[in-house]
Amino acid sequence: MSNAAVNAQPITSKKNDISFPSGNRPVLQISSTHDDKKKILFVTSELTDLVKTGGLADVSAALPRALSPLHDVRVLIPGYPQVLECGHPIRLVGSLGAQGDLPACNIGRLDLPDGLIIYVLISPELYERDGTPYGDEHGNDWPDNPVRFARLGLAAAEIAAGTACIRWAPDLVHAHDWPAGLVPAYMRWRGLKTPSVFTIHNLAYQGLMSMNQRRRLGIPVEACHHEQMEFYGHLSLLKAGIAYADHVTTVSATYAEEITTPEFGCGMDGYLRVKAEQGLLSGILNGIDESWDPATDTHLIQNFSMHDWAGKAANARHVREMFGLAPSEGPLFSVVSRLVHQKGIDLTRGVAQTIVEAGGQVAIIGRGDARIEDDLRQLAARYPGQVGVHIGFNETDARCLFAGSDFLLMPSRFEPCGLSQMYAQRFGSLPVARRTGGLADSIEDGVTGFLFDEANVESYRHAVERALAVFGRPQLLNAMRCRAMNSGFFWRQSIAPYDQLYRRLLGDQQATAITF
Ligand SMILES: Nc1ncnc2c1ncn2[C@@H]1O[C@H](COP(=O)(O)OP(=O)(O)O[C@H]2O[C@H](CO)[C@@H](O)[C@H](O)[C@H]2O)[C@@H](O)[C@H]1O
Repeated sequence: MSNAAVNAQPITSKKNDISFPSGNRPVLQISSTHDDKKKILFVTSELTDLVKTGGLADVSAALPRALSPLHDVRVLIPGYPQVLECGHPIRLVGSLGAQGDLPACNIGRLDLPDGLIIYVLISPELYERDGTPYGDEHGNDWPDNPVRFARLGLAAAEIAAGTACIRWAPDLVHAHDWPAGLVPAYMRWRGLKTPSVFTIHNLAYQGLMSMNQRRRLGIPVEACHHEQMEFYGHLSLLKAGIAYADHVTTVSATYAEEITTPEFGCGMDGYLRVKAEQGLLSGILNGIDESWDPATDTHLIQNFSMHDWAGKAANARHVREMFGLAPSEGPLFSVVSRLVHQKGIDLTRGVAQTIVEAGGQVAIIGRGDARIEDDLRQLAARYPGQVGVHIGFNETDARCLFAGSDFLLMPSRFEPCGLSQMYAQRFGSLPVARRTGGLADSIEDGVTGFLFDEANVESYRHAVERALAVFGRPQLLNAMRCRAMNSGFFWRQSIAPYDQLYRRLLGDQQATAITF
């Protein structure tokens, strides 16, 4: 394996300008940083600052920052065009040789303005193409995803082993979701002692690939067993993460329990049950970052705070204009969502009539499955001026929707944590949501939102009717808004469990028992 040593040298972030200086010796500092900070490497396929398809990006961006007072957390991400062309300089700091079918690649370092350090895995042939991190603009997965994400996993293991010449090696590696599932696996197969944590953000995306990929990715034959990463005749990157990490977390306590049952376990419930019985699976609720403050958010048409309902109404007027809705004093419901089966958008179509007949309106923003997008366009056509749909996504419009709406509709069939309901509460929009996963853990029924039990229109409609009734009682509505805005699911409340987990895995005597 080539370990060409490099000296950190500024270069531009434009694709074709990346040069790779060589000829210097690597200087690896394995020792711990000052104080009691541990060096933690996050491995992820999305980061809100650079590239985002959903909630994973938000967590990947917010959690390292929230942990930064306690630990030196850095992030490894593939060098997609959105990363390379983000406008911040990237310095080449390391290189990795080819291994089997995994090509040689470089490692760049990108320092975000607030100091978050990102290592960028640079491989034009694997990552520099138009589309999402996972596929083309038509939603087709890239056929070489096994190689793309195996390369990411192996790169992380090489960084952990100190063989990537980047002058930094983590004490612990924290890998996120199936794209980083091979991180703990390669670490184990290489005999590394560095502990690893694997977080499941969504068990439904399992990173399945054919058994034929085994050799080219350097996967040992003994790993192709149902106690490791074999899953019904395939290899699963997600299962690899679960199998080989020293500890597995997911993003809420309720989802951690749910995934050990056949209803939510996506075929892995038995395997996860064993992990849970061994004390190797736990749930830590996500948080939101401090930028979610309606009093200061610059995306909003007008800032507001508790009791300043006129400020909130100004955002509602703006949303109505943006979505082509008729001026109205009635309740405004919003949907801010990836448009996939999980999110129960079909159920929302089923309650639209109830909302419109009660004088309510619905504004929907999101993108995803083409069929769901078409269904929503039809819904808007059926209720002109009452239902507005924007297929697409941008942060400003999403924040205005949270700020302008009275209620957020989130009838998810399952929801590992969910962030939209936390954002909505912070902006005084009461979630109407299914009692599942993180929704159950972050919404107090009748206090900060409305929960329903069954994933069907009838159960959902009943919750919508309760919301409509509260809208008719302004005092109660405003009291609920205040409670929701005060819920405060900030990351600072979630970092203690991560800190305890890291320290326990690192054998820190001071780590207290994990209490989540
Ligand atoms: N079409 C779109 N394109 C881009 N961004 C969009 C979008 N639609 C919504 N978003 C944004 O993505 C985030 C949505 O995050 P969620 O946690 O609600 O769901 P998601 O299913 O993506 O995340 C998964 O991972 C997170 C993080 O752990 C878990 O909370 C969640 O339950 C799990 O399903 C919000 O910031 C929202 O504004």
